[in-house]
Amino acid sequence: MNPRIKNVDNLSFKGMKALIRVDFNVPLDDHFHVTDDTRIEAALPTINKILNDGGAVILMSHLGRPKSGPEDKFSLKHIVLTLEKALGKSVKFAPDCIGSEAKNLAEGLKAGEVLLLENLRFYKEEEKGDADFAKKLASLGDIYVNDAFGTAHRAHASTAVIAQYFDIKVCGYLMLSELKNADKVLGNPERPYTAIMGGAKISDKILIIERLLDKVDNLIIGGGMSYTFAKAQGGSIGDSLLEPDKLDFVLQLMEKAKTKGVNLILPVDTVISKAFANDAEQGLAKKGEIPDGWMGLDIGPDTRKIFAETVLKSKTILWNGPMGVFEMESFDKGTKAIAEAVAEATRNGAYSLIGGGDSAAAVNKFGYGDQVSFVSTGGGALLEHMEGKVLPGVAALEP
Ligand SMILES: Nc1ncnc2c1ncn2[C@@H]1O[C@H](COP(=O)(O)OP(=O)(O)O)[C@@H](O)[C@H]1O
Ligand SMILES: O=C(OP(=O)(O)O)[C@H](O)COP(=O)(O)O
Repeated sequence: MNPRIKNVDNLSFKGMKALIRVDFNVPLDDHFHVTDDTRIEAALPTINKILNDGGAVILMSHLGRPKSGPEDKFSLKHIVLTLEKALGKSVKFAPDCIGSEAKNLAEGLKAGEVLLLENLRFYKEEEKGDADFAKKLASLGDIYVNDAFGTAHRAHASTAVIAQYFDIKVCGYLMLSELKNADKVLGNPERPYTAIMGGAKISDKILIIERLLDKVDNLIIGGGMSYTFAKAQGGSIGDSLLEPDKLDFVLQLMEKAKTKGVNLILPVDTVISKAFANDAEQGLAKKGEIPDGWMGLDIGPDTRKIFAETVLKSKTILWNGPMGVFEMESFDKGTKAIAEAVAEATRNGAYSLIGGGDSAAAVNKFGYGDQVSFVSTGGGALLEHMEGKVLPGVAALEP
């Protein structure tokens, strides 16, 4: 990170109102209860530092992807209770992120108090990076803090454009810690360095996979994306996930891995199912031998062993994307086995970084969250940072 960028630790917030961009884009259930509060907990160090300094805090975030204006299911009012519990104090809520009510609430805010603004994306100006909208938001606080690592890859009004309206703009503890941990893998990682890629879509992760070939010793591919590899090699994959327009790409990738001396490790067997359901008829198939009418929903037992052996020999591990449909018990064994292996490798001295909403949820679900080196709150943001792209949310903090 640019050493000229300041962080919250460099300042005293006494008597100041800090406007903090956080990423409270958290999952909610059908009753609008927060089902994973990781991103809220992760923002606490910055909020508490400012409150303890004698400052006041105004929090702004997006939630989901509302299409046209306010929608109750995307209201940040649903997270107030979780935030209050996490902070151990009451939180004021502004039902509109700009306008007279937000302005009055912000002006009346006393030292030690917290105000949460309604979803920024209820205004299309947020994603458009509209300067007037950013200016209105900026008028609410004295100092701008960006702690929204998960949204740092977006050049939106509240993440990037807004910074120009502040003399003092700093990054928060979460942002700082995310960037530091990512740099351990980006810089000069201890070898062997193994990347584990999984999840549903190759297209989302093409750039990072290509880039990783310049960096890693081992590249493990599991999850839904592995079936496109099996198909490209001439196998039968039944109704498994397939990205037909990526068949050429994966063949090129396999060639490239060979040229660069990267050990590309693909599944040798797969758990198959008649339907995308926990209780559907199930079986096992060898790689590329999935019968018609069946789909691959997890890596098989031989693959679990092969993948785990490589992980256990690694000194640096980057993991993004589950090995199967871990949300269903019948197809969670692959992801669980990898989580276990990553935790064991970490105990043996390896550095392990887990990124991606679903990967983080999986690691936490299986109880390994505190047994790996770092679980990132970013998905796309972490991958873009790893690809070497400049994150607009970070660049905007440069003096
Ligand atoms: N074989 C598979 N078939 C269908 N979906 C899969 C398969 N393996 C993994 N998935 C799904 O991929 C999703 C996660 O993918 P992704 O969003 O890329 O991960 P992350 O959020 O960690 O980056 C999970 O919901 C999981 O159920
Ligand atoms: O959850 C997020 O990203 P992620 O799904 O890549 O982890 C961030 O809050 C960014 O949300 P967005 O992808 O709607 O801009």
